[in-house]
Amino acid sequence: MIAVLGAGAFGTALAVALAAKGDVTLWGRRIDWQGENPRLPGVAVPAPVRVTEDLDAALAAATLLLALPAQKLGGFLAEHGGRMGGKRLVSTAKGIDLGTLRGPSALIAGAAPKAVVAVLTGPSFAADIARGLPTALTLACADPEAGAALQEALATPVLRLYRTTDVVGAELGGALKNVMAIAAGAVIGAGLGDSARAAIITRGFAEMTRLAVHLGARGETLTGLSGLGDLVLTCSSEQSRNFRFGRALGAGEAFDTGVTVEGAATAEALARLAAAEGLDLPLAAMVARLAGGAISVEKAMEHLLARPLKEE
Ligand SMILES: NC(=O)C1=CN([C@@H]2O[C@H](COP(=O)(O)OP(=O)(O)OC[C@H]3O[C@@H](n4cnc5c(N)ncnc54)[C@H](OP(=O)(O)O)[C@@H]3O)[C@@H](O)[C@H]2O)C=CC1
Ligand SMILES: O=C(CO)COP(=O)(O)O
Repeated sequence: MIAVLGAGAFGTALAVALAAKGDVTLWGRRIDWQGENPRLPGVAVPAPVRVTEDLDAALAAATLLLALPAQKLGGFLAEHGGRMGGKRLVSTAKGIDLGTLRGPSALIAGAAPKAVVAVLTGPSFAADIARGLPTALTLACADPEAGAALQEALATPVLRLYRTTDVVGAELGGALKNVMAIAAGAVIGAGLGDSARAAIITRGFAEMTRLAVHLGARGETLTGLSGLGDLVLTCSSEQSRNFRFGRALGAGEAFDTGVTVEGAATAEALARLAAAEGLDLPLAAMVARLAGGAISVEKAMEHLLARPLKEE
C-alpha cells in the first residue's frame, strides 16, 4: 500500500495519479475540504484516494511519499520519524533545510535510520500530473534493487520514472533550480529581457553543477530531468511559484506570503553553506539577498556584471 503524507498541491496530485493503479491514502494534518483540494483547484480527487487526518492509518502503508515543504520536513520527522523505521520513504521536497543545511534524504535517514530512503523529483507541475498530462521524473535510491522496485510501484502509463542511485545529485537538482528560478523571475520582472534570463539559466546551471559535484553528486545527474530539465521548466513557466515570486521581486510588487516558495529559504541555506565551505555561489548569494530584501534587482545585477571576466 502507498500513502502520501502532506495534502498540499503536490501530494494531492501524486495521490490522484497513483489512484490509477489502486488504493492510495492521502494524509493531511487539516483536511477542511471535500472532493477538491483548494491547493489544487479544478481537480476532482477520485474515490480510490482515501483522504484522512488519521496519521496512524496512513503509517500502516509500507511506502510513504513525503510531500511536505523542505522547511517543514525536519520538524515533521522529529515528531513522527521514529514510527517510520522499515518503511520505504520517498521525499518529494525540493529544498535544503535552513536549520541543518541538509537535504531531505539526510533528514529522513537521520530520523528513520532503518528506512529505505528515496527521492522523487524532476520537472512536473502538480496541476499537470493531476490532469494526467505526460511527465518524466527521476526516482533516486542508493540501493539499486529498492530503487527498481519503487520505480515499478510509482510509475504509471503517463508518469514515466527514470532511475538513478545518485540521491544527492537528484535532490540537489530539485532544490537548486528553485533558487535560479527566483533569479530568472526577477530578471523578467525587472524588464531585463529574455537574453538575460538565458544567461541566468546557463550560469545558474554551471553554479548548480559545481556545488552539487562538490557535495558528492555525479555531474551527469544534473544534466538530467532533475537538474537541467527542472531548471528549464521552472525558469520559463508562469506556473512556477518560485518564478512568480522572483518576478514580483523584480517588479517591486507584493507576493502572497502563504504561497510555498522553496527557493527563498534554500538560497539562504546556500549562502550559509558557501560561507562555511568557502564556495563561490554568486547567483545563490544574490537571490538570498534579494529574497531577504537586502538588495534591489538593479544592485544585484550591477554586482553580478561587475565580477571579473573569466573563461566560460
Ligand atoms: N506544487 C508542485 O507543482 C510541485 C511541488 N514539489 C515540491 O513538493 C513539496 C510540497 O509542495 P506543495 O505540495 O506544492 O506545497 P503546498 O504549499 O501546496 O502544500 C504544502 C502542504 O504541506 C502541509 N504541511 C506543512 N507543514 C506541515 C506539517 N508540519 N505537518 C503536516 N503537513 C504540513 C500543508 O498543510 P497545511 O495546509 O495544514 O498548512 C500543505 O498541505 C515542495 O518541496 C515542492 O517544491 C515538487 C514538484 C512539483
Ligand atoms: O518543482 C516544480 C516543478 O518541477 C514546481 O515549481 P514551483 O514550486 O516553483 O511552483
